[in-house]
Amino acid sequence: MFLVDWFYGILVTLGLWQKEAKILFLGLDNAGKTTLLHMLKDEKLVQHQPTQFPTSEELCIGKIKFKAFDLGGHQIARRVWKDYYTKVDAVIYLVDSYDKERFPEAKRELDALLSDEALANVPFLILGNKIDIPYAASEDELQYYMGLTNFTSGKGKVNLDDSNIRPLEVFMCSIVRKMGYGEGFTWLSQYIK
Ligand SMILES: Nc1nc2c(ncn2[C@@H]2O[C@H](COP(=O)(O)OP(=O)(O)OP(=O)(O)O)[C@@H](O)[C@H]2O)c(=O)[nH]1
Ligand SMILES: [Mg+2]
Repeated sequence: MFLVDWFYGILVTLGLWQKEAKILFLGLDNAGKTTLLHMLKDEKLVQHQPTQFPTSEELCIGKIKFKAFDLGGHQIARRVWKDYYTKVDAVIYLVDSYDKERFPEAKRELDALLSDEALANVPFLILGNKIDIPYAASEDELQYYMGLTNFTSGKGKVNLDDSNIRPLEVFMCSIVRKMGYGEGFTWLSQYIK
């Protein structure tokens, strides 16, 4: 089964097919944003050059727009996506779970996003990518280093009426092995109204 079919399937099942939604892919450079976008697009795994300029890429499935921006030192990109995300429905934040040296940087960027008023209450799916690499961080470790240990909202279905809670969860994945992010998307899709 193709991921794209599977992904369409999720969207249809959840009644999201005709919904207009903007989903942002954010994360430091090298986290895997471009790889994931292309995987969703045509289930192709290709080796990507680091994304240069422009610092954003877009993919549309149905009426849902996926847009990726690179964080981490890219001041221009930051300005661009700040303009863009005035009406964002969800954020997918990718972290390279093998690159532990950059966890503090990844945390700083994530904290900035989480405390940004423009993104208040926007659901966050945090993907700990590259778990196929030996010694990549575990989910517990990633949650700890990202400062999320007591801030995740739960992987089960949460009552959407309880609007004081920002949906936020961590899912570990390997994009190259096509593992883990499906569960993440399924979790996230319940929060896209
Ligand atoms: N081992 C492993 N490598 C991965 C995985 N996902 C992506 N990569 C590799 O990580 C590198 C960076 O991936 P990109 O998709 O280019 O990352 P990006 O977030 O778009 O990075 P920039 O465009 O530089 O901001 C590439 O060499 C990918 O092949 C994964 O699940 N496992
Ligand atoms: Mg890229």
